[in-house]
Amino acid sequence: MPEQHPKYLIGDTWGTASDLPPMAVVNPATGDTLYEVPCCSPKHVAQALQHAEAGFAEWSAIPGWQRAQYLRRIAEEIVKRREDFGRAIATEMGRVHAMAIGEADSAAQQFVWMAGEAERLFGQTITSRFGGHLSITPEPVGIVAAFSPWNFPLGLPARKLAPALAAGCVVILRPSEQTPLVGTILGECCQAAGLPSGVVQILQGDPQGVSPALMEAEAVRKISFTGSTRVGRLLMAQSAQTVKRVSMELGGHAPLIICPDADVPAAARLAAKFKFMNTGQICGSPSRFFLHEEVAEAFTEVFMSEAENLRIGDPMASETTMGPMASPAQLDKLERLVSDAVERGATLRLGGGRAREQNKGFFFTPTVLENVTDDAEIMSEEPFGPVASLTTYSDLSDAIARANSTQYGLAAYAFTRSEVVARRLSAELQSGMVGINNFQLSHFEAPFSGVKHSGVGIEGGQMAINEYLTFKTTHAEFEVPAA
Ligand SMILES: NC(=O)c1ccc[n+]([C@@H]2O[C@H](COP(=O)([O-])OP(=O)(O)OC[C@H]3O[C@@H](n4cnc5c(N)ncnc54)[C@H](O)[C@@H]3O)[C@@H](O)[C@H]2O)c1
Repeated sequence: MPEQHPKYLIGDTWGTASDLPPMAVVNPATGDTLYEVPCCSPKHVAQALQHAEAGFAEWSAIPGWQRAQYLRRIAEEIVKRREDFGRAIATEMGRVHAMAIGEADSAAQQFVWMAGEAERLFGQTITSRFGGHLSITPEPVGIVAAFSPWNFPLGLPARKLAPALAAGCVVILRPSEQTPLVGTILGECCQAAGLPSGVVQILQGDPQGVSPALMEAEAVRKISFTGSTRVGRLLMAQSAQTVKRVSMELGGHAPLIICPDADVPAAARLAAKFKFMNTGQICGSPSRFFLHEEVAEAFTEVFMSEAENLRIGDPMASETTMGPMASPAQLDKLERLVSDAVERGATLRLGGGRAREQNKGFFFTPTVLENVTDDAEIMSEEPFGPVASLTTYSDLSDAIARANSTQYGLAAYAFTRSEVVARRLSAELQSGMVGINNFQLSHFEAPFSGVKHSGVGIEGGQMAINEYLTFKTTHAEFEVPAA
């Protein structure tokens, strides 16, 4: 396979030419430049919109059950290219290679699952209380602009593309500038599946080159964004100008509550696995640990020993269990948050800085902070890295109140053997998703969504297709009723 470079896709033509300068794409494990990504500009947006309008006319006229066949073919193409995806994900953003390959498999499953929804996309006919019948017809919202981040550079675009295509929408996807080759390969899979021209287009590079033009365009009827709350707010405000529909999957700062009756060693082992997975760069990663004071030391001991056993290094090496951070800016932020927590009274039990032996790449050591005070910045600002902030509680009501005290509400976790306590936690934690005795919240068959400042709308599961549909009501009678 020849070495691949990132490209953009407009209509059915791949390109690299641009009036804007390209951006360097850096391997976070080495700090070396891999290649450059072409930066698309408003000119490319204008061309893509023309193709999208033609693509929408064709794609939306294809019945749902036939669109489903295309979705299944996209899934097959993704599986065929799983090695390419695995390598591109590992080298562009630093995920451990075995996990990167797993991302390809689960992205394929998103398309298979949504193919079923496309097949079952029916309207309704109901009797009107005024006489005659009401027909309620699902219609695709139109052209979608989708912006996806680098932390799951295949899985997150798949969560947008699959329901949008199932609904009959067309998509202009802007992958992260840090992971443009993953976006390129995804576009190639869509093309290989035989999608008509203009149904999936890929615009690359600096968001400032394309985002303002897409946001201003009247023809774009829906925005789907995954990323920080800061950028999400901005896009929501911009969407208001042309009254676009929005789906926003934004930041998280998940609490983990360990109850005194929990299986503490098992909870600590599982918590370490999920905390340091993807180097902590997961929106649903547990980041604020509320440990009951009776079990805090036992939990911390096991958690620390798991963290100490992580093998940091080259994501392509089979022995590596934790790769680098995706960008150097993340390292600066983590150092700032750790030193602020220590200044405010926390004890640094493990790590706390750059991994010096790996100093060319963007490596940060697995870090455990104990007795973190509620006023520490890290308790309100999402770390998005391999830092666990541990604190204790004695009263469950207090722990729940502290868990709910941030602007975020994406994921929350708790470990208890009591069904009564589990029900209470599920009801009282302000969060779109709750994991009781587990951390696995990302299922293609169930909604993935946040409350409060963590987002708007649903990705995943049966409901996700509705984010890309409007429901038209027609009241038709065969005779004009008497006035
Ligand atoms: N809720 C979820 O499902 C979910 C999933 C993954 C990541 N996230 C969140 O994403 C954040 C991590 O990513 P980040 O720090 O790179 O976030 P970010 O918001 O800075 O960037 C995310 C993506 O948006 C792009 N972007 C930036 N400005 C834009 C603009 N004006 N228009 C369009 N796109 C723009 C970036 O290029 C990047 O690809 C964290 O807050 C994390 O919690 C949320």
